[in-house]
Amino acid sequence: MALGQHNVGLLDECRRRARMRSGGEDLTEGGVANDVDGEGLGLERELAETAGGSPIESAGPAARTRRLAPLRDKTPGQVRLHEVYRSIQGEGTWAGLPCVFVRLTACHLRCVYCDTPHAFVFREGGDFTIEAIVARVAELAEPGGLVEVTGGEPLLQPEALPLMTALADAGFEVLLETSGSLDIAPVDRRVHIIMDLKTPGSGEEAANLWTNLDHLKPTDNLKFVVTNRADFDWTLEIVRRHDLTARCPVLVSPAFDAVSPRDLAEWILKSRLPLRMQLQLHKLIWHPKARGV
Ligand SMILES: Nc1nc2[nH]cc(C(=O)O)c2c(=O)[nH]1
Ligand code: SF4
Ligand SMILES: [Mg+2]
Repeated sequence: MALGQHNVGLLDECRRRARMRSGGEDLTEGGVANDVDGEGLGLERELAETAGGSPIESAGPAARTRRLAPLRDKTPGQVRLHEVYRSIQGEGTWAGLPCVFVRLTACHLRCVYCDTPHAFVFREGGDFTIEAIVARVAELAEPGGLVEVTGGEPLLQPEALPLMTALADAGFEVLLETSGSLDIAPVDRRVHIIMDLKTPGSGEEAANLWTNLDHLKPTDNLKFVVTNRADFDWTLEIVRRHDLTARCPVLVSPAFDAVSPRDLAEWILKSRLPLRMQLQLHKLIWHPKARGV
């Protein structure tokens, strides 16, 4: 589908809002910004009240409907996009490399430590064709560079699959950040899947789709975010039970400000398992609540 006037307008609107958030710098042009005292915190408060704060299993049908509402009336065949920007990859075995982030709108989960609640609502961005997104990524990324499709939960939108295939066809190294609660089997095998296993402390353990473990490739990453010692013990139990370190790199990170990096480092050393500790690099480089980084 060609890039229509509608999409151009939305892209401009996306840029205008990004400029407003960043005090003049255009995030969609690959800039970075801090939004630590503006809309972000107010939005987080509002979301805590309106978006449903309980796990999906215990969330009633009304909360589920509300969480998927941001995808209502999406243009079929297009991707509802929250933002596109270039930054330093902060997570996974690609951490440290320049990367273009393609963030999709909406998530059906509510992890207690979620750092992207702004993607829970459809208030920024718009619906874009796959061609328009690939063209935008090509403007921002190096040829053959890293592109991460993230969210929210990207796999809520069926168009995320052809989007990733189109990005891989265009020669990019494609990463997918996913919650692990939706089927990863149909994801293009050229894509590196960075999949969470939700710990009990996340509040979303019941959402884990365990059959996903059988679809992980050695080129993927499995990620645990631990909120306390009990989460770490749970992680060890799951890693051992499923022999996960034999499947792909297993990353363990502290929920920001909940577990100290030093404690986690000591726990990993004592475990004698080849777990890869990770700190979210972008939260160390920029303010932990900065957006567009
Ligand atoms: N720099 C940076 N690295 C990231 N890695 C995963 C991210 C995500 O939000 O999924 C992310 C992000 O938001 N920023
Ligand atoms: S799955 Fe990711 S985007 Fe969704 S609530 Fe959890 S941390 Fe946030
Ligand atoms: Mg993030």
